Amino acid sequence: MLEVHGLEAAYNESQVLFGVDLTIGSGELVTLLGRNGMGKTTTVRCIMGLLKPKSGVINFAGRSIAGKASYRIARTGLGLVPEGRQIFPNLTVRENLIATARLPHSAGEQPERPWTLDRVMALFPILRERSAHWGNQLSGGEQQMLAIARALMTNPRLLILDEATEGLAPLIRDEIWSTLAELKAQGLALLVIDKHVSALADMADHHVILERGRVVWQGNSDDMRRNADLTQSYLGV
Ligand SMILES: Nc1ncnc2c1ncn2[C@@H]1O[C@H](COP(=O)(O)OP(=O)(O)OP(=O)(O)O)[C@@H](O)[C@H]1O
Repeated sequence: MLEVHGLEAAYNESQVLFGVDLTIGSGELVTLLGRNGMGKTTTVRCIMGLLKPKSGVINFAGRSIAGKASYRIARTGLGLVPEGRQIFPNLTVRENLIATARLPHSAGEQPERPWTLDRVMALFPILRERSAHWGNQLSGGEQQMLAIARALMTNPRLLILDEATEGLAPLIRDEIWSTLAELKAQGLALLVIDKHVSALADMADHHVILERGRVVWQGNSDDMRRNADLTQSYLGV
């Protein structure tokens, strides 16, 4: 579904990605791991068209999306829950959700059940309760749920979450994890960047570890659990 090969990227003269490879199959949950500043967000920005790659291949659903405008990439069925949530503070919950709503991509596979206001509110009942509240009146956890719900309203085929549980209390974090597991069970492909590796290990199909803009390890959860050194050296956990 998503194939990234030999991705290189730079901010002005400073190169930060040096040939990143990453593959996500249909309905898979893949994690992108690594300590701060290793290039995870930059990889996501290249995939989403927010930063033009220096070189490399990015194919989604069989088509090249490398260097395309972000709105066109979003239309192919890629949804992003960005770092820091970035919900609209001066819109209500309901308005935040409507602002990004988009019907499924006409040329692509049509999901059997598109995401609607009702369906995202059934997934996160708290958003129904808060639907008339302003974005900035929500707690951190509620804002995060809104950010996920808003991305779902674009009816993506692959959802990318960049640090979606950062700063959240453990109980809320668990709620987010079970929502992601439910989305995966419904067939959505997910690329998840997060520091809570052990929670992710239970549901991820594959992990990719970045170190200074290079993939230093890839494998499944069993391989990762067998390599305690790995998480120690590259993730510092
Ligand atoms: N806008 C920018 N301009 C210049 N350098 C940047 C910019 N954004 C990130 N960098 C640098 O690029 C490198 C990779 O950063 P990136 O944000 O991709 O890392 P990350 O793995 O997502 O870490 P974090 O968890 O801290 O976001 C870092 O050295 C960072 O300082």
